[in-house]
Amino acid sequence: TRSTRPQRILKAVQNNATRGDAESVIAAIDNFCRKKEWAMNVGDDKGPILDSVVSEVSPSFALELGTYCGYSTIRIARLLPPGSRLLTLEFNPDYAAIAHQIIAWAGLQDKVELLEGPSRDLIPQMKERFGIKSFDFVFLDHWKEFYLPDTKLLEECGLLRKGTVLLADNVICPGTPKYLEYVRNSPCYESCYFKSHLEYTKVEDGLEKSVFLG
Ligand SMILES: Cc1ncnc2c1ncn2[C@@H]1O[C@H](/C=C/CNC(=O)c2cc(-c3ccc(F)cc3)cc(O)c2O)[C@@H](O)[C@H]1O
Ligand SMILES: [Mg+2]
Repeated sequence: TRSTRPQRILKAVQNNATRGDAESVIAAIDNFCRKKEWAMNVGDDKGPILDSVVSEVSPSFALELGTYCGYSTIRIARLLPPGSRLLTLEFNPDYAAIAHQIIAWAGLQDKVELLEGPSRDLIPQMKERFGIKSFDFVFLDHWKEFYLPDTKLLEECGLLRKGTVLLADNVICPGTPKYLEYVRNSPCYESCYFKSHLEYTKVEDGLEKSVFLG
């Protein structure tokens, strides 16, 4: 049977990237998605914005909602200081299986914990089961209608602290209007928009950075 797009992305990594070299894995995925087959990675236009926010926060505990093939997982993990942890949540087992292999190819498996399951089930387990006190950084890139409910869930579970940075992908395209309205109007957040482009296209998209004020 025909391969899946994530399987073709993994093959592009195995054929073009050097094991243990995260930069070469990022480049291999970007080249494949720009030249061969579009895929919903944060990409090489929004990616440097993600990098700059991660570097600025330098999180000890980071959370990613929506692993997909692990592209942004690698972008984040490669910048983390030693001893810090990135938890990434993915409910599609086929995507998770591919992401595990791509993260391992980049040599970043020791910094990343890929948790299989829906975010609404895993977020309430973070303190007890995963020993998380609070997150310093959260990257939202899963189904867009879950951005707002999962942000409220993180608040309710006491997983955000004064200064936690939320960074949301796709706030223009496909768009996350309910989430944007919330973080831009809530007195508990200080928000700003980083204008960019939808991955591998000229279409406008951007990232919204929101600091939790506690
Ligand atoms: C509650 C829950 N729990 C756990 N995992 C969850 C989860 N909800 C989803 N997931 C997982 O996360 C990824 C889903 C990502 C959704 N991303 C997008 O839909 C997306 C779409 C575009 C796009 C833009 C213009 C177009 F014309 C077409 C598509 C661009 C993007 O950057 C996107 O991120 C995927 O791996 C899914 O299994
Ligand atoms: Mg996205």
